[in-house]
Amino acid sequence: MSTLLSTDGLTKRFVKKDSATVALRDFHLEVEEGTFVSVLGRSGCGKSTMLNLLAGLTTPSAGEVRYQGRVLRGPQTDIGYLTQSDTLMPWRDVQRNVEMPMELQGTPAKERTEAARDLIDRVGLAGFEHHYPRELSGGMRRRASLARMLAGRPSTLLMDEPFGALDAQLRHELQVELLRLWSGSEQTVVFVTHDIEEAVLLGDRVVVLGGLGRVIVDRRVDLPRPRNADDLQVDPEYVSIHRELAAALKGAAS
Ligand SMILES: Nc1ncnc2c1ncn2[C@@H]1O[C@H](COP(=O)(O)OP(=O)(O)OP(=O)(O)O)[C@@H](O)[C@H]1O
Repeated sequence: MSTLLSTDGLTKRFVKKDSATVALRDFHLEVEEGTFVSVLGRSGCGKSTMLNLLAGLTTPSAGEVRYQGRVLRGPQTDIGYLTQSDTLMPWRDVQRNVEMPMELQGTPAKERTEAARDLIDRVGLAGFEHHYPRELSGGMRRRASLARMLAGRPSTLLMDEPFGALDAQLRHELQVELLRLWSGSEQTVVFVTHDIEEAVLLGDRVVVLGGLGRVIVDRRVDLPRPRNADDLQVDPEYVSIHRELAAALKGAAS
C-alpha cells in the first residue's frame, strides 16, 4: 500500500491583532491509500484545524501537506470534506444539493437524479428530496451533507464528527452504511470523532491527538471486518484497545 496523504512539520498559528494562537504544532501523519483512519481527541486539540489543512482550505504556517506525492496548494475535487458547519446551499432542495457535485462533473441529468435518489435513501432521507435545508433538522442536514459529499465520489473523504449530532440509533445506522459504502470502494478516509466506540468500530487505525495535535497514540485495529458494534463489546481485543484509547484520552487532559 502506498502513502496517499502525509504531513510534515505541519503547524498552524492564528494571528489576530497582537495575539497569536497555535492550534497545531509540528504535526506528522501518514495515511495509506484505501485505509480508514479514525482521529480521536478532546475538544480544542486541533482536529478541525488539521482537517482544514488536509483539505487544502487553509495554508500552513509551517510545514506541508502532501497529497498523491505533491504538495497540496488548495482544495481538490478529489478530496471530499464534510465539515462541522453546515454548507448546504439554502436555495437548493435536498435532491439538488446532492446532485450538485455530479452537475459540476458533467454527469447526465437522468443518471444524476437516480444516483442522488439512491444516496438520499441510504442516508435515511427518502421522502425529503424536495425539502430545503431550513426545513430539515440539524441531523437531517448532516445526512444530506454526507450524501452530497459521497455523490462526488471523491477518492479521499475527510469527515469532521459527521454523526455527533445524531441520536444513537441513527448514528449506528449511518456507521453501518458508511462502512458498507466504503468497503471495496478503495476510498481513503480520515474520520474525526470524540467517540472511542465509533473510532474503533470504523477505523483500520486510530490516532489519538493531545494538545496542539501531538500524536499520543497511533494504533492499528486488526479486528476482522465486517464489524458489529454489539459483538465488539464482548471481544477481548476490542476491550483492550478501548481501554488503551480511554487511558490516552484521559492522560491527554492532565
Ligand atoms: N480561525 C481561528 N482563529 C483563532 N483561533 C482558532 C481558529 N480556529 C481554531 N482556533 C483555535 O485553535 C485551537 C484548535 O481548534 P480546533 O477547532 O482545531 O479544535 P478541535 O479539536 O477541532 O475542537 P472540537 O473537537 O471542539 O471541534 C483552539 O484553541 C481554537 O480556539
